[in-house]
Parts: sequence; structure tokens; C-alpha cells
Amino acid sequence: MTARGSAVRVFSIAMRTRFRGVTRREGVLLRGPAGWGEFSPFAEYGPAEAARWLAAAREAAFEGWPEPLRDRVPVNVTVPAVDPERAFAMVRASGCRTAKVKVAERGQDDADDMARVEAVRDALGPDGRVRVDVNGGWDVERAVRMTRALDRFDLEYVEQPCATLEELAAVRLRVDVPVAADESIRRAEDPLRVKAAGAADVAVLKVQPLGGVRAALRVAEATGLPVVVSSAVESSVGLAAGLALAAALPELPFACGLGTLSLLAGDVVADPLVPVDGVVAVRRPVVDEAALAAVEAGPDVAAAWRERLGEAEKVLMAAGDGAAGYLGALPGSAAGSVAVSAAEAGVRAAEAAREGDVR
Ligand SMILES: O=C(O)CCC(=O)c1ccccc1C(=O)O
Ligand SMILES: [Mg+2]
Repeated sequence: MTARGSAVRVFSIAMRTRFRGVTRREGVLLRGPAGWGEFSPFAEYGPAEAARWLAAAREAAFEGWPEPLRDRVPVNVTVPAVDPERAFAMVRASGCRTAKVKVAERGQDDADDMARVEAVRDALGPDGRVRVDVNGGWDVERAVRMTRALDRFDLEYVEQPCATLEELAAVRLRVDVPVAADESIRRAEDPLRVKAAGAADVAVLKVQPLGGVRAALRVAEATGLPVVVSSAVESSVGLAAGLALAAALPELPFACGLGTLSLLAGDVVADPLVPVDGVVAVRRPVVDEAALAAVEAGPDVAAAWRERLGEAEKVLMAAGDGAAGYLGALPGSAAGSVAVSAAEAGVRAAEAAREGDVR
């Protein structure tokens, strides 16, 4: 039997620039009555965490998304931890008026970050907006010092400067720059603690890690914070779910992190979700056989992904009545707290201990 025509397809796309230590982006595409969904949990995520990503893919394939309230979503250009010349060129080529700059990359120092952010500010001019993403890489003292130093280039916000909620709250009290929470929501047992802890001014929400567009909308409502929708560097199939969330939010005060397709060297649709003049049109492209053929995974990679899909399915089934039961147990549901099964909480704790890293 060939993969062609099957409702489960596996892609493996090279990244143009190394990002989060990753040089290829891989995942599964699922086709259902509502369209295509993407399941692409990061390599280091175990089955319990991956189950949320699967719930998002199933929502896309079997349910579809809430009605959009807008048809255009402004996006930021995402600047990896590249040298200043490259950063300048990426920002100029993007057409975006907001840039998100990765800082605190392992193996680089504070001067590298200063030079990169300066180059990005130069590329945008004084009217552009510059945000930085630390991915939890600083301790409190370094976060305070570096946030103040980088604010010389006028920062819109600093995303996840430190790993823990307590550290974020401490930094927030000591800097004038707004603090955004990403990993503290995406990888948390309870994403709502971020508000109670006074840890952030802005919530960065990603559809797959939160278990779908509806689950993310509930998190948005419950945190009561302004939301920036961001991608997990997905193909256009996964990005469409992020766009659906951005389009369904009552308020969208910031540019979203959904301009990431340019980080990939390929895609699975014929009409990719790329920004034009810093804006992505809200639409849902369909998988194109010719485009997919160029990035379809070989048999070994495909087998490994089918295995991962099966493991995540088991977690979803164990958590309740398929995706619906699992989503009902996510934060923002009537209970207002995360009610995961003891078994899953155990798996998550083990994963967290193993990773020792918030990314
Ligand atoms: O927000 C963006 O500009 C792009 C998305 C992004 O940065 C990201 C992509 C994959 C994994 C983590 C992150 C992150 O925001 O930390
Ligand atoms: Mg982030």
C-alpha cells in the first residue's frame, strides 16, 4: 500500500536556519471531514505532552474552528540567534513592522544579543516594534540587567526572560518593559497560575501545545491577559490553526508570531501562509500532493512518527472519551483548573525532571 491517498502523511522539512537547536521540522498531517490537521510535537516531548498537540490536530481535522472575527493578522518576523548582518537582512526582507529577536542562545554572550537587537532596530527604524524572546535563559539578575540594557533599543516586551513563574514575577517588578509568558503557559500544569502569580503582562499562546483553538480561547479568557498567538514553526497546515485562533480572539492588540514559514525550506501546500507587508490573510490552504511529495518523510522517519502518534492517541483515550474528554479536562473548562489523571501527571513530572529545560 502506498502512502498516497492515506489520511495520515508524514513530512520532514529542512530549516533554513537552526532554531531551538533544530535543523529539521517533522510531523504528521491528519485528514478528516473538516480538513487537514498537523501533529508536530517537538522531538523531546513525551506522549503526555504530545497528547495535547494531537488534540489540536484532531480538532482541525474533525471539528473545524470557531468563526473568524477578522480576516487579516499582523505578524512579527522571527529572528533566530544569527549574526547582526543576517538579522538586519531578515528583517528588511520580511516586510514586517514588528520583529521578535531570539536572545540568550547557548554558546553566545550578552554582547552578541546587544549587537543583534541593535541591528534589528536599525533595520526597522524608530517606528518598528522590537520584542526579545529569552526562552527562560536568564536568571533574575541577568534578566533585570539585560532587559534594561536592551531597552536602549526600545523593547515592546521581553518574552519568558526566566524559567519559573516566581522569577518572572520578580523581574516584572524591577523592569519597565512588559513581560510576556510563553513556556510558563505552554508547558505548565496550570496555565492560569501565570495571572495569579503576577508573572506577566502578556500571554503568548500556541495552539498545538494548548490542545486546540477552543482550548487556547479558554486559556485566553481565563488569564485575562492580552494575547499574542505564536506558532510552533509549523507547516502552513499548523499555521492555519494559529491564524484561526488569532482571528477568533475578541482583541488582538499585538502582532502575532505566525510569520515563521520563511524559517522552513519547504511546505505542504501550494499557496503557503506567508505575510505580505507584515500581514497574513486568514485562510486555510489545503495540502497539495506535489508540494508534499517534495518533503514527504522516508519510511523510517514515517514509521517513528506513526509510533508517536499511536502513543499520544493512547494518552488521549486514557484521559477520557477521545479528544473531547481530554479537552474538557484542560484549564479554562468549568472546573477552572487542570484536572489531569494521576497517571498523566506522573508522566509529565517524569518528563519535566528528565528535560530540566523549559524550551
Ligand atoms: O513567536 C514567534 O515569532 C515564532 C515562534 C517561536 O518563537 C517559537 C517556535 C517554536 C518553539 C518556541 C517558540 C518560542 O516562542 O519560544
Ligand atoms: Mg517564546
